[in-house]
Amino acid sequence: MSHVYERVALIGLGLIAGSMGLAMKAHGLAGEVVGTARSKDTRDVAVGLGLCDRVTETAAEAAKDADLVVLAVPVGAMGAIAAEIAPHLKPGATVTDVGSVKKHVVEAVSPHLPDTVHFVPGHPLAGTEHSGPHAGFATLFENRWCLLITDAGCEAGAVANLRALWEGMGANVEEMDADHHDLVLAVTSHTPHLIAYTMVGVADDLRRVTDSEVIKYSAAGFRDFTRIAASDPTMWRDVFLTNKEATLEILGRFTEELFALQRAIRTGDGEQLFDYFTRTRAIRRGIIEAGQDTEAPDFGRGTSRK
Ligand SMILES: NC(=O)C1=CN([C@@H]2O[C@H](COP(=O)(O)OP(=O)(O)OC[C@H]3O[C@@H](n4cnc5c(N)ncnc54)[C@H](O)[C@@H]3O)[C@@H](O)[C@H]2O)C=CC1
Ligand SMILES: O=C(O)C(=O)Cc1ccc(O)cc1
Repeated sequence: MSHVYERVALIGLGLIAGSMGLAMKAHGLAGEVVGTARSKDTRDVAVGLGLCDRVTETAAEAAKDADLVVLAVPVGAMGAIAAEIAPHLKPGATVTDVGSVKKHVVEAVSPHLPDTVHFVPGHPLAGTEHSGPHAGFATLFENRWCLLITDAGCEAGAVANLRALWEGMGANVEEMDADHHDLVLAVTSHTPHLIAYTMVGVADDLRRVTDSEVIKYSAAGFRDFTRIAASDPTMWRDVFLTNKEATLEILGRFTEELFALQRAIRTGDGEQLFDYFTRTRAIRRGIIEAGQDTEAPDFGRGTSRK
């Protein structure tokens, strides 16, 4: 495939940027991939693993002359990076990000960017509980969704190129607005992560009582929770701080349902429990029939619905 961009700058060299670098190289999507990270260790590892062709010490240097700049840092750090690179961006360049929350990123990044560049926020619904440059792999985005945040003001050519890049890395692309994105992700990703963090925390408290039996005899359900709850603390702290409204809305509904089930257990209402579990089983079957499930409980397998 011919290059979609001559020069791509990856700001932050962790799981997502690393996977993008490897995927762009594997599919010949970029002429040159320049990377940057705060620590020299990360930069050295990134070059050693071939995540990018070369690294720079600062984000400003990496962004200079880039046709596409990808912000791949925790959501809470996006605004500061945008402010740092803004004066160095090439006119006509596209800036995108991969953050898990979109409204906050739009609000934090847009005010810093000059009118001469295009900002098209993005979010690949693909990841793992691992982080850092060693975690990246070239096939991460294959058959996964990537959501682009577009509105009437977006330049069609800039959106088309970014779409081509994600499709070239194997993703299925859809466009939506930031508010809708944040609500959907609060249901499908953010609240489930919080529930997993809570369940593992509860089990850890119990472990002190039962002297390690929780870990020793942990069944598959709990193990799945521990995988999710091993996700990066900085990244997830930022997700909850910045997608506050939607997460609190979904958590409110969740606790109402939980109380209803708690009452059914206390009152011995087997019919209510049975009906509830029958309904949720049908949802799971629907996901599998739509081809959107893998053995691992990760979200966002992007099989085309067409
Ligand atoms: N991990 C996942 O499964 C997914 C993550 N995302 C989003 O992608 C973005 C990057 O996540 P990962 O690649 O998983 O993270 P990571 O932890 O693997 O890499 C993050 C990179 O950002 C750098 N960084 C951290 N704080 C910084 C700061 N204050 N200033 C400058 N650089 C900083 C780190 O040194 C590292 O190079 C996040 O916004 C996250 O919400 C999106 C989809 C999936
Ligand atoms: O590892 C998992 O199960 C995930 O849910 C990965 C993930 C984490 C954060 C995102 O914004 C998108 C995907």
